[in-house]
Amino acid sequence: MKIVVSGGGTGGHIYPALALIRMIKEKHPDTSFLYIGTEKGLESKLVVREGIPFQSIDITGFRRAVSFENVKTIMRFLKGVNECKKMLKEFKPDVVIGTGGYVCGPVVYAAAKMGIPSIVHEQNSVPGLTNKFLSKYVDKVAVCFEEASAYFPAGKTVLTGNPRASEVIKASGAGALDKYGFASDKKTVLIFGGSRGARPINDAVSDSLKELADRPYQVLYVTGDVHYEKVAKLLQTTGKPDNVAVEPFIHNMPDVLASCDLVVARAGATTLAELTALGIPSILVPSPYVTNNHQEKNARSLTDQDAAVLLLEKELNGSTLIKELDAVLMNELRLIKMKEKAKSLGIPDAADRLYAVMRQLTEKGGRTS
Ligand SMILES: CC(=O)N[C@H]1[C@@H](OP(=O)(O)OP(=O)(O)OC[C@H]2O[C@@H](n3ccc(=O)[nH]c3=O)[C@H](O)[C@@H]2O)O[C@H](CO)[C@@H](O)[C@@H]1O
Repeated sequence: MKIVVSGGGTGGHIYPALALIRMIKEKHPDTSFLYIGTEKGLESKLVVREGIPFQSIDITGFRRAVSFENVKTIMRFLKGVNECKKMLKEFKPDVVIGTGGYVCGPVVYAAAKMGIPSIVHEQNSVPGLTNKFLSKYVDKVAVCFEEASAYFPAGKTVLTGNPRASEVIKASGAGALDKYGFASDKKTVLIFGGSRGARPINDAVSDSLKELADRPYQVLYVTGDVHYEKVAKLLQTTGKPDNVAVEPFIHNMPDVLASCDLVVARAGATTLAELTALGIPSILVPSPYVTNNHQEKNARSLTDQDAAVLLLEKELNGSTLIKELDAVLMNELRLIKMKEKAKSLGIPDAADRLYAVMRQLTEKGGRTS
């Protein structure tokens, strides 16, 4: 099978695409791929590093407010569609999939217009602008939360989950925390703020350091690359408790997650797919700065089921953080129940499910609607 993949902007759109490609390469080695992204986006680095053939188009996103920039965006979109049609004619894919971000717009639209089977993958419980637009033209919309189906044409959606879930469940976690000098008989909480870190979470952790020092649990605290220096400086003056380890970024996240008892994080969709696949209890602090407040809605699909605790950013500070950490980590029964609930919401075979949708479309010889 020949597959065109497109997705860009933040890690949250790219990591699921990469996880899907890795799984297909492993299980169906005769598949060939072309990834279409933008040169400026993170995807140009990540995709090329994986040795996946990559081509780029020049495109920008729409602004929600009326603006002259939007006229330029439409011009770029139309130019992008033409460029994509040429790329698709040359590569001749059996199926095209977009995993979100505005770069998918021209790629998936061009495919649909050429009659090539096409899919969009929506990670969040509330879809972004591009996927909503594309859903009118594609054959299938793969979703990760049942709630997202309501925003798309009836009959097109299929619940597949996020392919990152299939990747993290392979992690054993063995030895992942060794370098932090943690005690093996104590619970460990991992605190991080999405792929880039989050200042409000960092501020709350800084506020709680003194109290954390007395706790019967230990903390792996990830600041985010851009915030690390500031936090490190602060720790030089305040001192760092022995039961707290600080990192700018975690590169082996699946193994680290698999070794932790609790996670405090933003409610990005890919993070949630990882937590539920592994069955990890969490305290979620949704970012209020995202489109349609989608992170809070993502979070609620876990917190409504008692798989996680919701801590709104406006209520987050050093003492509320400590209070919630104590309430979960010092209550073994609650921890076990949250673990079971989280696991029951996970879709560990997401990559297989998504591949099955692709196969179905290609076997039918193309369009289903
Ligand atoms: C601010 C913003 O717009 N965020 C969006 C973005 O989130 P963002 O890009 O932060 O993506 P997610 O939270 O979905 O995923 C973060 C990914 O980074 C990994 N990670 C994180 C920290 C670290 O040190 N190491 C590491 O590997 C996590 O394990 C996870 O795989 O895309 C998501 C998916 O569309 C959306 O739900 C989020 O709302």
